[in-house]
Amino acid sequence: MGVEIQIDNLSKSFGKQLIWGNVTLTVPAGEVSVMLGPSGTGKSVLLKTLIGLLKPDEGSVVIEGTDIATCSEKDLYEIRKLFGVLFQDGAMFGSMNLYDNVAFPLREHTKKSESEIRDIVMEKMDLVGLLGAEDKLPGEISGGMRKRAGLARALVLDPEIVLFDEPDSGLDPVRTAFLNQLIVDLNAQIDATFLIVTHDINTARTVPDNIGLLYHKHLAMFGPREMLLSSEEPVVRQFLNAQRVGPIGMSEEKDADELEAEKDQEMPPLPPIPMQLEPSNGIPRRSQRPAGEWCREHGVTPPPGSFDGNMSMATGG
Ligand SMILES: Nc1ncnc2c1ncn2[C@@H]1O[C@H](COP(=O)(O)OP(=O)(O)OP(=O)(O)O)[C@@H](O)[C@H]1O
Repeated sequence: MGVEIQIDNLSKSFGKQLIWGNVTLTVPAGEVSVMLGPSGTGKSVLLKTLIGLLKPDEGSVVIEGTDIATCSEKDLYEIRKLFGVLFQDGAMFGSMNLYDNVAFPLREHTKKSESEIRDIVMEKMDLVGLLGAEDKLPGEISGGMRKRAGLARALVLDPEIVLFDEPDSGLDPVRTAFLNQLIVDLNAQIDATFLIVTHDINTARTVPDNIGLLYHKHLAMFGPREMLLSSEEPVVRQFLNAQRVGPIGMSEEKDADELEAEKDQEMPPLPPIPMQLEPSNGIPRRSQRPAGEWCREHGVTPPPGSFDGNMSMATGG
């Protein structure tokens, strides 16, 4: 069913450099959440902090009652078993074939027999569409296949939480669309909590239940997809619509002169909110909310043309 991650007042610095401070959010159990932010705002640092690879300076990360910021190494080891992580490049061992790569966590962390391992590896390879490619070496396959192999490996211990660090980096738009569909289908099947760091605005607009935005050393906003896609907050609006006009400049914040120069420029109207990507079998995910529900419940009028199922670009279909 997935477990929630309660992040409270989290801060992280390296030396004197504050990466982010006062980050508070709950990543809801079983839902798909995306974390966005300009380059260097500490999205990867956040993921590493959530699995205890980095210690925060302040604050807590509570998972099933354990604060991983302060718990013992032994408790951390147990909590980590709840996680599956898809690293940016798939993080495959180059000298092992895909089968052995995917089997690796099972051989390391369980006492399962080789025949049990075989059943699990083949099930996960099937889940990510890689049956038949078990004997290939990571260097012999495309980037998209490597990501899927990394995903199969992230899934072998049946995680309650899956972290994706830029799953779409280096993929062309078609492969990104396939991977996004796979992520949605997987969430429907395994019901785990998904947290995805991405730069891809189309992914952020169509895949998740929730969106967060890290900007200028803090969490600018985190909430349901429709809340952020209908938000007039300048940073959120600029980032989610990939616009130049707004507070975010080439190197983080614009200075006063730059902001003054564009003060009379109108922000373009908010684009329509696209339909959320559905599982390919057409059966809604457990955590999926009906289109427009958040807007209706909060008295927000979505931009004209929102939730039009025919917008093929926006749905990635
Ligand atoms: N172990 C470390 N020691 C010192 N500084 C670090 C360390 N890890 C990350 N940083 C710094 O933290 C900042 C945030 O890095 P991070 O990789 O999390 O950014 P990001 O938002 O994921 O960026 P991108 O979108 O470009 O991948 C960077 O300035 C980076 O140099």
